[in-house]
Amino acid sequence: MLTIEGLSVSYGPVRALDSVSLSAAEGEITAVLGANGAGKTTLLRTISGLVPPSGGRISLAGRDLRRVSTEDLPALGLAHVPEGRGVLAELTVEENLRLGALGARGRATAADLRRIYELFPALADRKNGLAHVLSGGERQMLVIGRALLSRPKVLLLDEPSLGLAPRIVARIFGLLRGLVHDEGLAVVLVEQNARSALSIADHGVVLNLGQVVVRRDAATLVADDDLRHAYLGF
Ligand SMILES: Nc1ncnc2c1ncn2[C@@H]1O[C@H](COP(=O)(O)OP(=O)(O)OP(=O)(O)O)[C@@H](O)[C@H]1O
Repeated sequence: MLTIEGLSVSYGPVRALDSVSLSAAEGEITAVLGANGAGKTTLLRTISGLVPPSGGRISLAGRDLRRVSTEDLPALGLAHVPEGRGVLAELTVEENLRLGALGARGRATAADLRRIYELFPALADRKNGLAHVLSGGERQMLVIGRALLSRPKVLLLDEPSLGLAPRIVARIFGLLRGLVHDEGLAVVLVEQNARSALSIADHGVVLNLGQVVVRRDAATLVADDDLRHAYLGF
């Protein structure tokens, strides 16, 4: 579904990505792991057209994304949930959710919203409340729910577990796994929390200083003590 070949990005003299290749297939989660500064966020921002690459190809269902502007990406089926769980604090939960449909499909229908509330009942309970009162976990559900309202084929998630209690991470990741399975979504999951990410991922890719240093299916990566200790810190 999403294919990246030989992608390179520099910020002035800093080479943030160096000929990175990876793919995300329908119904699968590809975890992109690595330490601070490895290039994970840059990878997602480049896929979304927010950072210009110096070389390489990015294609979505065979279409060259370098020729598509960022604002047209939702309509092509790409949704990006950046790090930081940004919500519009003075809008209600439901108003925030509705924004997710706008760029891609126009207005959200009642059925669209019902689907998100079934997935995240905590949001249904608070749909008319202002978003700024939500807990960190509820905010993460809101930004994922908002992205899902565009009915993406490919979902890019940047550090969704950051700062959340393990119990909440497990709940959100469990929901994500179910969603990918049921709806055939392709997910690129950027995480420093390698253990949690690999518990739901199909594939693991480790970046180090902008280069892919390991690429394995997730179960193999978890089972390999040497790789785990060397690159993943658990
Ligand atoms: N806007 C920028 N200008 C200059 N250098 C940048 C910029 N953004 C990132 N970098 C540098 O590019 C490299 C990759 O950064 P990036 O944020 O992509 O890594 P990361 O793996 O997402 O790290 P983290 O987990 O800390 O967010 C780092 O050396 C970083 O300092």
